[in-house]
Amino acid sequence: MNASTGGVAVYIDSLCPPEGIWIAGAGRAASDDGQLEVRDPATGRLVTRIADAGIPEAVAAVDAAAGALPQWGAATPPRVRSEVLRRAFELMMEERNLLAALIARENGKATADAQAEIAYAADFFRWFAEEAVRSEGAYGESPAGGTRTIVTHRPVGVAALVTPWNFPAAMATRKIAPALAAGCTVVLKPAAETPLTALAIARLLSRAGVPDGVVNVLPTSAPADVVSTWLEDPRVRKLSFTGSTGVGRVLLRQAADRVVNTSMELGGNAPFVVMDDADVDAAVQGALVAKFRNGGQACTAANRFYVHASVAERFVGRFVDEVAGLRVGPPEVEGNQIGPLITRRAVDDIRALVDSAVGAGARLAFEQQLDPGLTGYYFPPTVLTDVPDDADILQREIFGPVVTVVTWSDEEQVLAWVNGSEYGLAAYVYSGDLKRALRFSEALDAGMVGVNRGAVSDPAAPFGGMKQSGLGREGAREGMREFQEAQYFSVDWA
Ligand SMILES: NC(=O)c1ccc[n+]([C@@H]2O[C@H](COP(=O)([O-])OP(=O)(O)OC[C@H]3O[C@@H](n4cnc5c(N)ncnc54)[C@H](O)[C@@H]3O)[C@@H](O)[C@H]2O)c1
Ligand SMILES: O=C[C@H](O)CS(=O)(=O)O
Repeated sequence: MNASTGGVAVYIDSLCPPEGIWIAGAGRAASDDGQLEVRDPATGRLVTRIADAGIPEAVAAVDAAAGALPQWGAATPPRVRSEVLRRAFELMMEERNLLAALIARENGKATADAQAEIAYAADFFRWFAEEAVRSEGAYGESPAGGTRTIVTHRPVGVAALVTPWNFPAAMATRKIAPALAAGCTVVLKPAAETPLTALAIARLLSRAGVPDGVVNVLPTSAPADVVSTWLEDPRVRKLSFTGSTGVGRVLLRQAADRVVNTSMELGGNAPFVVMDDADVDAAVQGALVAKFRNGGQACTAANRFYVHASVAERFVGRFVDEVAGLRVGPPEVEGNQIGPLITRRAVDDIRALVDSAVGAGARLAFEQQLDPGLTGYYFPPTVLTDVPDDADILQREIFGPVVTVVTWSDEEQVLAWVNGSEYGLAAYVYSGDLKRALRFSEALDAGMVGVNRGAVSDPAAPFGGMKQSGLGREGAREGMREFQEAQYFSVDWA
């Protein structure tokens, strides 16, 4: 690995395999010697160059995963898989500070956010260490009698995992942990912007006792080549994808050719509803978490704030005060809460979205003045009010630190606005009346609803979306089922 940003080389070298591509428990170079550049979004500077995988490496990774499958899947007792995952949890927590520094460097998120991500990511190893030994089946008498039915769940096989850049550790462990718990082996393609964290996790898993070939990681600048090679390979039986709805649609079409089992964690456009009887201070605190975690670059990020007219002035006033106090700057500076966006293009896209909303009649209630010395891909925390309910910004994922506020007074109307989105991932509802909040929440087209809370992510809960936000669930008991297939035996009992 060719690290070029001062002291960062020390922890990259200590955490990541030296060459970059990780196959069968060893780092290797690309067959064409191709290199992928990793850049620091806080400065735009080069962090390092690593091997850039292509089709030969995609095939070699499946060779390794398919070779390791019989031993890991059928011949390793669940208790052993469980203990390896538990050890991975412990190692990840031991390495927490270094791993967080690595995430902050390649992703740009504030160090506190990066540390929270490592704790969350490690928790998937702990949770699925516990689930690995609880793969229950069923035994029953057939309704007509004369037969007994035995149901078991077996590993689906080699799984292709594709992850985004916004949570480079947690999105990887949320897939690797259940896959390994179920007895699958994996080939993982991290986002090109943030490959180092996934490589560090692969190396850590090896230290935890994961046998060679069980986890293989391929950073690449040619995602379509690598992933379609996997989807065309009959040895690959599963695709678990996290990313945008647009790319998800493309991969669903490709997966259809061989009827590959798919799990899709796609985009979101979360509404945040504040009712007239809400505790406004609590709602403001929840809104800060729901909107600004990871600088707004989360699939669960609140995009659309629907605030009852009777509390709108109070809510907006207090929220703007809090937003004005957010500290934006380099992730490694203690106390900074918002880092840069991932790329210059993201900054330009969000600026265009804000300008178009203002052009459509929204009011720019607040925009933070950034330190002119910041050289990376920063976007100022911004609050827009009086946003017309048909504005483009309410229909798209913002994926940045921009708040849009719409006021309402009719519950039926706000429900229609909230559900009038192609997405259905997360939603947030604040009300002083729990029964009312739950009744309203049950009517929402959202896989996850935070009730008087600004966060929904929890390894023990089924994470996932309705409508075009995805298919399947991660975390919880359901997360392991995504990597298993039911098989039943019909036994003659006459
Ligand atoms: N629902 C969830 O759990 C969840 C979690 C995190 C992020 N996301 C979503 O992810 C998006 C942001 O991440 P992103 O910009 O990395 O998304 P993206 O869809 O651009 O990329 C996701 C992954 O797919 C790969 N990819 C891109 N084009 C591909 C192709 N043609 N074939 C195969 N692979 C391809 C990328 O390299 C990356 O690894 C947002 O929409 C966000 O909501 C969803
Ligand atoms: O980007 C969305 C992810 O799923 C992250 S989290 O689960 O909300 O932390």
